[in-house]
Amino acid sequence: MNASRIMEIERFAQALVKGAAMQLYLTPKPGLVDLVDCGSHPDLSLAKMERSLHIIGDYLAETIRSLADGERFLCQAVIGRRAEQVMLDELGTNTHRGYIFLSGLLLISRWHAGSDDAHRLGQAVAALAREYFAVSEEQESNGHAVRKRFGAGGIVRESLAGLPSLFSCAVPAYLDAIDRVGCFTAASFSTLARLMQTVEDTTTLHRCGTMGLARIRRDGQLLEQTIDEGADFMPLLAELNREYTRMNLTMGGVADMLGLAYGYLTAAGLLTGDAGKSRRPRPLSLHRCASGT
Ligand SMILES: CC(C)(COP(=O)(O)OP(=O)(O)OC[C@H]1O[C@@H](n2cnc3c(N)ncnc32)[C@H](O[C@H]2O[C@H](COP(=O)(O)OP(=O)(O)OP(=O)(O)O)[C@@H](O)[C@H]2O)[C@@H]1O)[C@@H](O)C(=O)NCCC(=O)NCCS
Ligand SMILES: Nc1ncnc2[nH]cnc12
Repeated sequence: MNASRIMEIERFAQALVKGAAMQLYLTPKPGLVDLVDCGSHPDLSLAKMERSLHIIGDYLAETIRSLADGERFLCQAVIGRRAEQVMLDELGTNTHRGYIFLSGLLLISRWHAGSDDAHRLGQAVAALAREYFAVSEEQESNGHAVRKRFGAGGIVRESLAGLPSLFSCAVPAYLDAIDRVGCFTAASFSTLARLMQTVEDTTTLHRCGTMGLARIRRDGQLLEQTIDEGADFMPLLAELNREYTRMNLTMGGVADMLGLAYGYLTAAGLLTGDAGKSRRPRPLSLHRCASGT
């Protein structure tokens, strides 16, 4: 097996774990676990989420071994299910179920695509997701219930469409913001704001229905506008966190997509913005970002 190919995919996996950590430590995030509190998740804590990051690291390493051994995709899907079970057994709760699925799918796609090109990665993700959902039976889950009740797409539609919230929304939003404001924190919250307006988050729908989703979209718009005006956006974030916690409102899917964006940007060498000017990924045309980036 080509050693440089293995090193390349290991570097990609490390970036995905780092992406989840960067998302976790971004503070304050409304309704989500961060450095200050656990938002609307009394079953979670920073320590638990950090242990969960190790589970993700071990899971991605096992997936790489399977890829390097030339095993079939279904073997990697089994490894993903096992990681979900390890998370539940060791932590007693759902810390990163979505991220286990999304990061695994992106890693396997990166292996097959052989490049960081957004278009090729998106297509590879969509093809793998089609293969995965063609044979896997819908489990009883919050996402399943919400898809049935509201006709929502959630993680299933997101992955079948090749991760448009990543490639057509979060990545361009981050790169535009870092160009304009040159500040990692403002660019990060700008990306979060854009994802809040775009992701059809089944965790939000499960907790607070369509009103909850509408609320998050509105708040995402307000946050983006506040950042664009150059105003101090920290008081708004703190206030939203208080309100979401009171309402039991959350956005676990948005959190996962932000982590994935940090991971991809890190792996592609685009996180600082400057290096990225000549290497901007071509956005997927599969579906457009809500705010029309
Ligand atoms: C296909 C599966 C991932 C199952 O998906 P399904 O939607 O049926 O099941 P859920 O349990 O609802 O998990 C989906 C998680 O995906 C995240 N998510 C939601 N909406 C989106 C979206 N639009 N785009 C992307 N991602 C999305 C979200 O994960 C985050 O939130 C989690 C906390 O959520 P939840 O459990 O609802 O909240 P709790 O507070 O725990 O619940 P309550 O207390 O309110 O009851 C957190 O984990 C974040 O990660 C959704 O939770 C999967 O089952 C599957 O097939 N996996 C195995 C195979 C695998 O992973 N293979 C690897 C690659 S092949
Ligand atoms: N920061 C976070 N808070 C709550 N749920 C999450 N799922 C993934 N990241 C999360």
